[in-house]
Amino acid sequence: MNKKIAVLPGDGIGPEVTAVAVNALQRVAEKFNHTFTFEEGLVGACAIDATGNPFPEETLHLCQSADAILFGAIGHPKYDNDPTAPVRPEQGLLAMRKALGLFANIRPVNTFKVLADASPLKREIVEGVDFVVFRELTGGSYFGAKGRSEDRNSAYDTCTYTRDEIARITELAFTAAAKRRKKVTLVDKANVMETSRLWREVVQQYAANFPDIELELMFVDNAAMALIQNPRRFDVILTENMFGDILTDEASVITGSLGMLPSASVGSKVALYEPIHGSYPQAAGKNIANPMAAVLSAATLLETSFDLMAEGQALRNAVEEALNNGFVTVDINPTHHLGTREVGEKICSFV
Ligand SMILES: NC(=O)c1ccc[n+]([C@@H]2O[C@H](COP(=O)([O-])OP(=O)(O)OC[C@H]3O[C@@H](n4cnc5c(N)ncnc54)[C@H](O)[C@@H]3O)[C@@H](O)[C@H]2O)c1
Ligand SMILES: CC(C)[C@H](C(=O)O)[C@@H](O)C(=O)O
Ligand SMILES: [Mg+2]
Repeated sequence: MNKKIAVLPGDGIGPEVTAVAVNALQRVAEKFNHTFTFEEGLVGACAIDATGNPFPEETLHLCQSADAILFGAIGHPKYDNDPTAPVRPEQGLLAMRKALGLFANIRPVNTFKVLADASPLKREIVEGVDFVVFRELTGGSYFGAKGRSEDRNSAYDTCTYTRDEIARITELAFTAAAKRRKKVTLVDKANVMETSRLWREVVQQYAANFPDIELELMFVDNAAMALIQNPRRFDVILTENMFGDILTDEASVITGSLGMLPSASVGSKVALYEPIHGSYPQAAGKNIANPMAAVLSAATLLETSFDLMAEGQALRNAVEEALNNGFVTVDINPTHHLGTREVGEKICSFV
């Protein structure tokens, strides 16, 4: 198989973890006789430095011409610490998601057996956790009207959703649930927010056509607690943009590290694969970041965009073998650990 993969390393640890994922994909290509061509593009703070634009036109064209996109992370403290900066790296990520129509961010949360003690939660709580979050990615308060009053003393971020925006991700979530344990939990704040009440209306209507799938309705504050108290109760979580963002960082604690959680951002055209973590600037250039979320995102790319199931599984098995042998970064094992590159080499050797 011949495929072109757009690689957008971004900022901070993005280039380090993405390099590991690219090496792993190259190793898979060698082993299974495929040709993957990698072409790099700029997004985030590095794109602002080079062009003034966090998501340059050239990067958009690269993404549109690719068969799949592998993304690292964006963000830099010089913007995080300056709320008045007129252009921000995160605008690049949001513009990219919007321009590519990536309306669903799929974030699986599974525990690896050997990592049960890496979580601060008790082993009996985290063992066997297996759920997936369908996070809406191009709507809500991220994209609604925002701004300041003329005197700049008040600010607003408007949360808007349309029926269509809710319906298309609902369909994906129910399709996934049908192949899993047949349960969808809609997480919202319908006791307060009108947008959440629209979500309930649309999702309940949709669910009526699928009587074999259980629909559970849960307020987000309760869900934040339930995720930690009894995460095994969840199968598919369906939720809006910001709730999904927050709940999945929380969920990463179940798996042992934020550096373990991959994701797929999908729409109707080319899909993008990204770890859920950020640019972790404190670790940039130190060869300490966990590359596994990036590698697992690459495995998802193989399976989802190229339908290469055996190849994806080979990569997943390689990650598991590295974990089982204790070849992990410091976030997983503070006493016995390897660097980002070294963990990457071990993973490649197990493919
Ligand atoms: N998708 C993205 O590109 C994305 C996602 C989240 C945050 N950000 C940006 O990243 C910057 C830093 O944000 P933050 O510190 O809140 O979030 P972060 O995800 O970068 O880091 C939070 C913490 O998670 C841990 N962590 C994250 N990735 C890890 C990895 N690969 N290996 C080991 N540990 C890891 C570290 O303890 C770190 O302090 C900000 O500019 C933010 O806007 C970008
Ligand atoms: C950096 C930020 C805009 C982004 C988000 O909130 O979507 C990040 O937290 C993520 O989870 O990908
Ligand atoms: Mg996030």
